[in-house]
Amino acid sequence: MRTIDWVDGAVELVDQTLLPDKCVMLRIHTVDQLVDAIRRLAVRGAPALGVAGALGVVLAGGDPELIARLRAARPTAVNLAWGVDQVAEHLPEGPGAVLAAALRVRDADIAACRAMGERGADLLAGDRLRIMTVCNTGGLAAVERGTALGVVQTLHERGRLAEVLALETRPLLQGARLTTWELARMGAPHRLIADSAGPYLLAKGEVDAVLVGADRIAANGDTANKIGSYALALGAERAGVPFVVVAPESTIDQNTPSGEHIAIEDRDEDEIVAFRGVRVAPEGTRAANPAFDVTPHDLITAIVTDQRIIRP
Ligand SMILES: CSC[C@H]1O[C@H](OP(=O)(O)O)[C@H](O)[C@@H]1O
Repeated sequence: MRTIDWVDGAVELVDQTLLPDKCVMLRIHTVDQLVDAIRRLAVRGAPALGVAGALGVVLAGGDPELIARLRAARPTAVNLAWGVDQVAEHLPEGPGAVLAAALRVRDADIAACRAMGERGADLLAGDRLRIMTVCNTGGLAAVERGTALGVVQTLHERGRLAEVLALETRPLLQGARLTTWELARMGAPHRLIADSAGPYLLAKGEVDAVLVGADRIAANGDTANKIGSYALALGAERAGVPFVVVAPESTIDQNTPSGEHIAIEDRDEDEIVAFRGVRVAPEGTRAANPAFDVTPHDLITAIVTDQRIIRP
């Protein structure tokens, strides 16, 4: 199953807000529909956003205002703007060249995720590995297989995976809803944990490596990723456990010198005080909802890309 693709003249994507209860494909015909899907995380995950940006330029038909709106749909993952730019530069060559460029971005993502899976599995030592993850970094965050969870899938395929400890990842529960769904489909052993249990289980020696994705990697290796990643990095360092970022080269942003320059998306307060319309806090409760945090490069053991291993 591909998370996002170009099918019969439209963008087709899995509506991830409905998982794990329903697997529904959306057919997207306009940039406004795609921007809405991006903003409500029907499509999400840095590599998937890169492909969405690329395919969105095909839908935009050269309209610069639509392209600008698409490029700015979510601020933190550099991949969205990167995907748009990769394709927009072909606009003067006509619609056929634009579509061909967008499909190249899609195909490159598929190849990159497979390469990261192999490189990441080769990097990790041990035959019965216990892996901790946050958010969702499987095929749902890309076109196929994904980044950090793509490494997990490769380890599982090689018979080297003992267990995945997946953080539920409040407030939108990408871990509870999406990562568990993907791990169950691949038959990988796993348990779901509360976000705040992550550092404790690291301290107890129950984890051999932490594998996370990335939304933007600054030039000095500081990495923005789902909120909660920084806490895991602190816990991993204290426990002497490798903290490994898995991301395609397109996530590295040489134009952003360091982590403090990365724009962190602040999402609606109502995502914190309720879930799917069920309130968990009293009426009128205010909330802070940063969707990402930044892990300083000195807490990162390695960055695995589709082309290399980087030691920040
Ligand atoms: C494979 S990187 C996916 C990356 O994107 C997620 O954020 P969101 O679900 O808000 O798009 C999270 O940061 C993951 O690490």
